[in-house]
Amino acid sequence: YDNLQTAQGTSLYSGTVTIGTSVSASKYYPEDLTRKVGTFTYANGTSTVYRIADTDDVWNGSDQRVVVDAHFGASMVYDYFKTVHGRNGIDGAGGPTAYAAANGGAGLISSIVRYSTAYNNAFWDGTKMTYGDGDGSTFAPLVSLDIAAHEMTHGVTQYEANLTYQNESGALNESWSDVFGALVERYVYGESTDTWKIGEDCYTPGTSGDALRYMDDPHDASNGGYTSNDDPDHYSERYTGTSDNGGVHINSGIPNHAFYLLAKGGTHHLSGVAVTGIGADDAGKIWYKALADYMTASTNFAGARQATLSAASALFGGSSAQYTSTQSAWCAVGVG
Ligand SMILES: CCC(=O)Oc1c(C)cccc1C(=O)O
Ligand SMILES: [Ca+2]
Ligand SMILES: [Zn+2]
Repeated sequence: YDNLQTAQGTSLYSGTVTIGTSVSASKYYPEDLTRKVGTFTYANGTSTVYRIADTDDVWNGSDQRVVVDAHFGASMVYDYFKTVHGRNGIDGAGGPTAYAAANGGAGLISSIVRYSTAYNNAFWDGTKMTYGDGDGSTFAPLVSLDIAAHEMTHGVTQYEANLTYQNESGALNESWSDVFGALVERYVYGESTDTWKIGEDCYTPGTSGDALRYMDDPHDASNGGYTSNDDPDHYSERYTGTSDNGGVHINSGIPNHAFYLLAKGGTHHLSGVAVTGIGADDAGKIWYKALADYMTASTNFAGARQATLSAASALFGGSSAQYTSTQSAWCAVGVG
């Protein structure tokens, strides 16, 4: 989580807050009443959630860093969707905030850290983001910025297309979360090769340079290819089994790579189809509009192609470079 040092020691929120029925002495809480994001924690390994207070507003305790990271992540994700897409929060109306309100906090979009014990996972549970600390080998705490954005985008998807979390619609659900994970990281830190890696800041802390997934190279050929990280980047290679809800974290490589080619351009190593990049900003606009205006729960890969073409046409015109490159990006990965 050292990629979030900038948030360390800065005032996250200060002042006197009402806790439950009594007003507390002035303390500092990771609760941002402007963005309406707040961060809470489980007591180590228990199921008791509580608010985290600090007396001097310098959040540098070893058990405070995951709080800072999760809170910073949620704040940046809020800013990205508001500033870039004009979306207010996860549900579009500054929420959902019911969880915090029911747990003694003000109405806030909540992140919970320190879930379970050595938990190598992070998830959106329908009302809030939740992060494990990782086991220290496969994962460090899973509060890196692209993972926070991935999880919060599951929330955005739920309020928009609500893509069913299995088979092709589930792989689209996963892919849209990876795409906005990448775009939020790019928004905050600028574009780099890390933009297209997912989870690189917390995956295998003992190994540098690797990641959970790779949008630029789902096959992860960079380390000899066909490893445990080997995901397809062409429709002809799609997984058709039943594990992982029908391969939602596997087949996501196909639309992920389509987005990467649309943004950055390139020639697909298998189909040989060349794509002229349009830049990640326009590609992100097309992907957001497709999710919000054209995709539904049962949308499959062919439907996602059509949705992104409709979005590209509405945004840039049916004979625009953006539309043409959207066509070739899906053609490159064997869809449509
Ligand atoms: C990039 C974030 C991610 O994939 O989180 C998950 C992990 C680490 C395990 C299982 C599911 C997820 C998920 O959010 O899909
Ligand atoms: Ca990344
Ligand atoms: Zn996910």
